[in-house]
Amino acid sequence: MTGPDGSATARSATARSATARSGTAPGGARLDVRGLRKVYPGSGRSGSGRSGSGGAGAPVEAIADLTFEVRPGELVCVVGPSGAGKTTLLRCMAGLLPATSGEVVLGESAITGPPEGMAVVLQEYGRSLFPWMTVAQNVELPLKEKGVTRRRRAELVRETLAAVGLGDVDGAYPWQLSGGMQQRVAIARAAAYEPRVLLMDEPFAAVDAQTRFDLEDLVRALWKRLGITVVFVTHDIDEAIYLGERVLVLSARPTVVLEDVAVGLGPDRDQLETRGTAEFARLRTHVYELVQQAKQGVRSLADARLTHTVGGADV
Ligand SMILES: Nc1ncnc2c1ncn2[C@@H]1O[C@H](COP(=O)(O)OP(=O)(O)OP(=O)(O)O)[C@@H](O)[C@H]1O
Repeated sequence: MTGPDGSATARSATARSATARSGTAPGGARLDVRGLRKVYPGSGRSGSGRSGSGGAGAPVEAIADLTFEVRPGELVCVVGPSGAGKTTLLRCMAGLLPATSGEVVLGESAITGPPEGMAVVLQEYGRSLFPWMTVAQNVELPLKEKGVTRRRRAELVRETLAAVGLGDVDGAYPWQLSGGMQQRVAIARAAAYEPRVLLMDEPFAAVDAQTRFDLEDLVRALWKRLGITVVFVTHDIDEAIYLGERVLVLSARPTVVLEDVAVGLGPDRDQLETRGTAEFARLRTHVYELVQQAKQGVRSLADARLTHTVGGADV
């Protein structure tokens, strides 16, 4: 998440739980985005390099109208042009940013602040880990705030660090680790918390390509093992297709959903085999064309809501 309050608020999103569900598999929760609109009042960040941000002082309409659902236990990726409003959407879903209108509903409850049972992983791992705490202490911290017993905390820290391949560096400090390892710590911290929903905002943008592949496989493995709901924002079309069960393609700002693309690649994915299939190539071409259209200002013609599919050739 790119906002100035990203790391602190994200940690509080993982930490603000009054209910410990220690020892139970979390399972996923349903997320409903209903008629979401977000207008930033005031400064339009002129000179930020983002297209059409408006002049200083002008309101910025980031999200025009988004309606979609993420079913319990689904892994949905979100792509769109730079500045489309992807981070804004994720921040609204995380309860870190109030909507101008519309709502995001988690299970049965409208989100009005960082909700219980939600974890957020950001691009800037360097900012989201505490440098004066060891790897194990970083993973354990939200569990303490959640009220998990000491014994269960130790189990969760051990299990999740082993699951992300960091079982042998639990006593190291984040600054002693590579970028990819630090991002693994952030993922372990989110997984140890046993969230029902995991939101990820371009989490692998700052790591090298090989590490990125490993981390993608890690996310899919954790997602399968925990059965949680995952929403994953990325710039990378291939990554979105490789990871997702669905890919939501957003228009340019003010954003609407151009298309909700089903990914029929099956549950078991392999970096070489899956990316080499004809279906992967077809999806890549389709999503690429949609993003190109989005950059050119193409939007849904009638009702831009997710339930209405707008194919490239029809626009
Ligand atoms: N706090 C803010 N105040 C005013 N405008 C903002 C603010 N945050 C974002 N914006 C604007 O809202 C629009 C959407 O920004 P957002 O960061 O959500 O897009 P994004 O799709 O995540 O971009 P990127 O892919 O480049 O990270 C942009 O025009 C941006 O300049």
